Amino acid sequence: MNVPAVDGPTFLKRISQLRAEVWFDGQKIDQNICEHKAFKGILKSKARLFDIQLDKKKQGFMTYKSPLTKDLVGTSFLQPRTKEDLELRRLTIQEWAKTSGGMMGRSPDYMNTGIMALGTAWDIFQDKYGLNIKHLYENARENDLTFSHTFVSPQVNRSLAYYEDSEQPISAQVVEEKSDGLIIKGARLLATQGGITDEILVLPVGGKQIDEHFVYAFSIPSNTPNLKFICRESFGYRDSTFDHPLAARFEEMDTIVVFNNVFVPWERVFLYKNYETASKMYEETKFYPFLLHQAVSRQVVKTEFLLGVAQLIVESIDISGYQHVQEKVSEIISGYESLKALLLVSELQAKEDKRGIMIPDAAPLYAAITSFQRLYPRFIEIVQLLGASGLISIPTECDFDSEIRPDLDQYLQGASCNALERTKLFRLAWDVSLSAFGGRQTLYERFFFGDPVRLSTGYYNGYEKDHAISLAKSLLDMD
Ligand SMILES: Cc1cc2nc3c(=O)[nH]c(=O)nc-3n(C[C@H](O)[C@H](O)[C@H](O)COP(=O)(O)OP(=O)(O)OC[C@H]3O[C@@H](n4cnc5c(N)ncnc54)[C@H](O)[C@@H]3O)c2cc1C
Repeated sequence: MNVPAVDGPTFLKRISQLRAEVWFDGQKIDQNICEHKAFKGILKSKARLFDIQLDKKKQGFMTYKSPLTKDLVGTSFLQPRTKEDLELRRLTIQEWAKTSGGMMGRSPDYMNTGIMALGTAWDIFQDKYGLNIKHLYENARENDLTFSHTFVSPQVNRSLAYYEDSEQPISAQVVEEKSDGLIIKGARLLATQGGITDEILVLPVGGKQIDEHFVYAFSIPSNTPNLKFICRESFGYRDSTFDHPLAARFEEMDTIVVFNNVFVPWERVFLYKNYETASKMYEETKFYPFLLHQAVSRQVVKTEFLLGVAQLIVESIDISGYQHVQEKVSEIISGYESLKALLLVSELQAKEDKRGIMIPDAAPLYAAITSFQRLYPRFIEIVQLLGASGLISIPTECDFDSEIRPDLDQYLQGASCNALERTKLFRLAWDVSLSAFGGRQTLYERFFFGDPVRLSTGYYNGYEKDHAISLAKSLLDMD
C-alpha cells in the first residue's frame, strides 16, 4: 500500500520551497523559512506530527485508506460515517495535541477538519464551484497539504452602523472579475501560521455581507503572487528549550494577510456573489460541529496538561496540605472531567445526516467551547496563584552553566526536587502563564473560535429549549 501521508522531512522540504512573501520585523524573509529564528521551532514541531502519523504503532488509527486511491492518508481528513470514525478522529487529534500540551492551536488537523467538512457537502456550492471544493478536499487529503485560514476583516470600525466606503479597499474584496478568475484587493485578519502552510483558505467574513464584492471563498497557495503575510513580533525570544520550553517549540506566529491585486483562478473559487450559499454553507457542511469537535478534543488535552503543571508545582514546594490549594487544583480537575464528558456526549449523541456523514452533537460542544473561554484564563490564574514568586525566580540555562551554579543549587531547590528540576518546571509554568507566549495562548483560547459574547448569543438563540420549557410548564400545571 502506498503512503501519500507525508513524513516530517518531506513536509519541511515542501515548506522551504514555498517561498511565500512573509514580512518579519521590517524585512521580507528571503532565506529558507524553516531555518528562520521565528519559524524553525514551530516548523520542526509540525514536522514531528507528520512523523508520528506514520509511526508504525500509530499508523493504524492516524491513517486510513483513501477512498480514491486506497493509499494511506491522514485520519484528520476522514469524513466520519460511524461513531467509531468520530472516535478515530478524536484519538488522532489528541495524539497530535499531546506533543504540545494542546499549545499548537493550528496543528494541521484544525483546517484539515474544516476542509473535510466543506468537502462533505460540496454539492451545495453553485454548480461550477462545487467541484472546486471537492477537488480541494481530495487534493489536500491525497497530498497531506497544510492550510492557514482567514475569516475576519481588519478591525477598523466595528460599530453596527459602519459600512466601508473608502476609495482604496481596506477589507479584502473583489475589485475585478475576469474571464479566468477574480482579482482581490485589501486585507484580512488574522492568519495564524500565515505564510508557512501550503495554502491559505479564505472564507466569507461573518455578519454583515451587504456588498456582493465581499461574498467569496477560495483557497490559494501561500506563495501566490502579490499575496503578503505581515507577522507580529515573535514570542520565541530564545532558542533554548530550557529557557522557553513552550515558545521555543510552539510559537505559531499570527499574520495580517494583504492581497495586493491577487489573481484567484476560477478553479480555486468555491463561492462567489451567492448570498444564499454563503448563508447556508456552514450549516449544510456542519463546518462548526466538526471544527468544535477538533477544538474541544485539543482543549481536553490542554486542560490535562495544565492539571499536570499545577500538581507538579504543588508537589515541588509541598503545598498540597492546604485546603485552598486542593480546591484550586480540583477546579482544574473538574474542568477537565467536564470537557471530556461534553466531548464524549457529542459523539454519543452524534447523528447521521442526509449524506450519510456522522455529525457530532453541537450542543455539548458549544457548552465546552463557551465554558473554556472562561475556564482557560481561570486555570492560568490558578497556576499563577500556586506558583507565586517561583514563577519569576527562574534563572536561565546559561546561569546554570556558570560559576553561580552552587548558589542556584542551594537556594532554588524544592521540597521534592533539586534546583535544576525545580527551575525547569517553573520555567514551563512561567511560559504557560506569564510569558508573551502564555499571554497569547490566553487571548487565543478566548477568541480563536470567535468573540465570546457573540458565540454565547448564537448558542442561546440556536439552542432548542422546548424540552426545558415543557418540563417547567408540567410543574406549573401540576395539581
Ligand atoms: C491569537 C489569535 C489567533 C487567531 N487566529 C486566527 C486565524 O488563524 N484565522 C482567523 O480567521 N482568525 C483568527 N483569529 C481571529 C478571531 O477569529 C477573532 O479574534 C474573533 O473572531 C473576534 O474578532 P475580532 O478579533 O475582530 O474582535 P472584534 O469583533 O473587533 O471585537 C472587539 C470587541 O468588540 C466587541 N464587539 C464587536 N462587534 C460586536 C457586536 N456586533 N456585538 C457585540 N460586541 C461586539 C467584542 O465583544 C469585543 O469585545 C485569531 C485571534 C487570536 C486572538
